[in-house]
Amino acid sequence: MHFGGIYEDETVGKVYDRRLMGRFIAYVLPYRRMLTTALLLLPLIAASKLAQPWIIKVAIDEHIVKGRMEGLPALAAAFLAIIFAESILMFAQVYLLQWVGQRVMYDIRVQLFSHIQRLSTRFFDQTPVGSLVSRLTSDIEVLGEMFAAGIVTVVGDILVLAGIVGIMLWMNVRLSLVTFSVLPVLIWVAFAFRKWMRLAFRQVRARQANLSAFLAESIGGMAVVQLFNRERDEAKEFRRLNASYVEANLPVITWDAALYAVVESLSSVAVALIIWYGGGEIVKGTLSFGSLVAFIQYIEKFFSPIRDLSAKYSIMQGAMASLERIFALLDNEDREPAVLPASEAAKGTPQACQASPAQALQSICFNDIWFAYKDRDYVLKGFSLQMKRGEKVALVGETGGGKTTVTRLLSRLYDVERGSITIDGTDIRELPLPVLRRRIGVVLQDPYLFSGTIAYNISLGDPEALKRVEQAAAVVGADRFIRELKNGYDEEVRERGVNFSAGERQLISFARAVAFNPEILVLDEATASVDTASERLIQQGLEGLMQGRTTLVVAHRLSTIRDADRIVVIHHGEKAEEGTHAELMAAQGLYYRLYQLQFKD
Ligand SMILES: Nc1ncnc2c1ncn2[C@@H]1O[C@H](COP(=O)(O)OP(=O)(O)OP(=O)(O)O)[C@@H](O)[C@H]1O
Repeated sequence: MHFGGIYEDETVGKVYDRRLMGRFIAYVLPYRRMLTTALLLLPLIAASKLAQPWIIKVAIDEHIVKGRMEGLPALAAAFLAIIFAESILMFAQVYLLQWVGQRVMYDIRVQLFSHIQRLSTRFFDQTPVGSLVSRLTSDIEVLGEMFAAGIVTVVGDILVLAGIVGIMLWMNVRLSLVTFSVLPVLIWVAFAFRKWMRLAFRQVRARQANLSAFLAESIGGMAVVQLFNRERDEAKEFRRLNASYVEANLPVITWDAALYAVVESLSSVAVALIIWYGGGEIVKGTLSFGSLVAFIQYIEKFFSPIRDLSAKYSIMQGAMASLERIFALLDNEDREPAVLPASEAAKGTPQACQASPAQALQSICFNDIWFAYKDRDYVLKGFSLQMKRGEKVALVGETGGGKTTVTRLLSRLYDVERGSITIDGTDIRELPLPVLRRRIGVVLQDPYLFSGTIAYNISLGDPEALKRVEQAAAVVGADRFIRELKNGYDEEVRERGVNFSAGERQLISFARAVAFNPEILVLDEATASVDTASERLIQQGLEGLMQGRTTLVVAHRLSTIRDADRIVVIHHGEKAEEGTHAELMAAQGLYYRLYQLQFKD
C-alpha cells in the first residue's frame, strides 16, 4: 500500500472574524458602486415580498367576502405587477452580487499567483504543490460561494423576518404568539442539525482529500503500477478509499434530509396552529378570513430564510477558514533573496580571490562558502573556487557530495550562509536577480518542458530568444531531429515533454540555454544514461552549448570531464582535489579512484 492516508484537515473556523473580514472588504471596495446598488435593492425586494399576502388579505376581506367585485381586477393586476417587479429585482441583485464576487475572486487569484511567483526555492521545498493549487482554486471558490449563497443578502432576510413579525403582531397579537411558539424548536433544530452536519462534513472533506491524493499518485505513477502488475492491488486500495468516502457521506445525507423534513413539518405545524386557533378567532369575530389566509402565507415566507440561515452560517464558516489560509499565504514573507547594499554584502567575507585582484575582475569566485538546507546540517563547508572568464570547470564527486548545491548558489536559488560568491568582483547579492539570471544560463539535471510548441519551449515566449530559436537549435544539433518532425518547430510538446525521448528533451533544454545567450553557463548533467547514438548527439550538443562561455558543469560524462580545463573534486562539501585530468590521475587520489569506479568504460 503506497498510501499513508495523510490529509489536510479542514479547519472549522469562526463564523465571523473582524480582522479577516476587514482585510477582505479591501478587495470588495473597488466594486462598491455595484455592491451598494445590490444592497439598495434589498428593501425593495423585502417590501414586494411583504406586500403579496397583504394584497390577498385585502382582496378576500374587502371584496370576495363582501361580494364586491369592482376593484378586484385592479388588485389582481397589482399582485401580478409586484411579482413581476420582484423577479426583475431579484435577477438584478443576484447578477450584481455574482458579478462583484467574480471580480473579487479574479483579483485575489492574480495577487496570490504573483505572490507565489516571488517566493523562495526554500519555500517550495517545504510546501506541497497540491496545497498551493488548492489555495488558488478551491479556497477562492469558497469565497465566491459567499456571494452566490447570498451572504450579503442576510440583511435582506432579516428585513423580511422583522417585517413579517411586525405585520403579524399588528394584525393579531395572540394568534402571532401562538404561531411563534414553534420558533424556538425551529431555531434549535436548524442550528443543532447544522452542527452535526458540519462535523460529518469534515470527515467527507478529509476522505475526499485522501481519495484525490491516492488518485494523483496512482495515475502519476501508472507506468510503474502497470510494469509491476500492481493494478489489482491499486484497484483494491481504491475501492477501500472510495467506499470510505461514500460511507462518510451517508451521515451528511441523513442530516440534510432530516433537516428538510423537520423544517417542513414544523412549518405545517405552524399552519395547523393558525387554522386551529385562527379558526376559533374567526368564529368569535376577532379575526377576518383574509387575515387568516395572509397569516398562512406570511408564515410560509417566514420559514424559508430561517432554513437558509443555517446553511449560510456554514458557508460563512468555510469562507472564514479559506480567508485565513489565503491571507496566511499572502503574509508569507519567504521571498526570493533581496539585493543587498554593497557594504553589507562584503561584510566579513574572506576574499579568497583577492590574492590576484586583477583576475578577480574577470572571473567567478566562490569565497569560503558555507551552506545548509536545514539548520546546521552543512552541505558545503568552506568551499572555495576561482574560475577565469571562458574557463570550463567540471565538478565531480560522489553522489550527494554537494555539486548541484554549488550551482544553485551561483544562480541564487539559495543564498550562501557564510562567505560570498563574486562575479567579476561584484558580490552576486548586490546584483538585482533579473540582472544576475540574465547573465547565467542554467541547464537542469531533469529538463522541464512545458506544454506548448518546441519553439515555445526553447524561447519560453521571450521575443528576443524567439528570434534565435532555429540558430540555437542548430548550435546544439537539435535541429536535425526537430526538422524530421511533422510540424517542425511547431510540433506540440505534451505535459512535461512525455512525447520526446530523454535525449531529445536534453537537446531542447540545451537549445533553450543557447537561445538566451548567457555569458556564464551552469550545467547539471543528467545522470540517466542514453543509448550510444543519443550520447554522441548530446556530446556534440554540449560542445556547441559550452562554446565561448564560462562554464561550471556538474559532470557525469567522461567526455565532458576530459574536455574541461579544470576538474574540481568535491568530497563531503569540501574541495578535495583540483587540477586537469592528467594531473589528478597522476596524483592517484580521490579522482583516480572515482575514475576507476564511475567513469572508466
Ligand atoms: N532541496 C533540498 N533540501 C534539503 N536537502 C537537500 C536539498 N537538495 C539537496 N539536499 C541535500 O544536500 C546534499 C547535497 O546535494 P546535491 O544535490 O548538491 O549533491 P550532488 O553532489 O549534486 O549529488 P548528485 O551527483 O547525486 O546529483 C544531499 O545530501 C542532499 O540530500
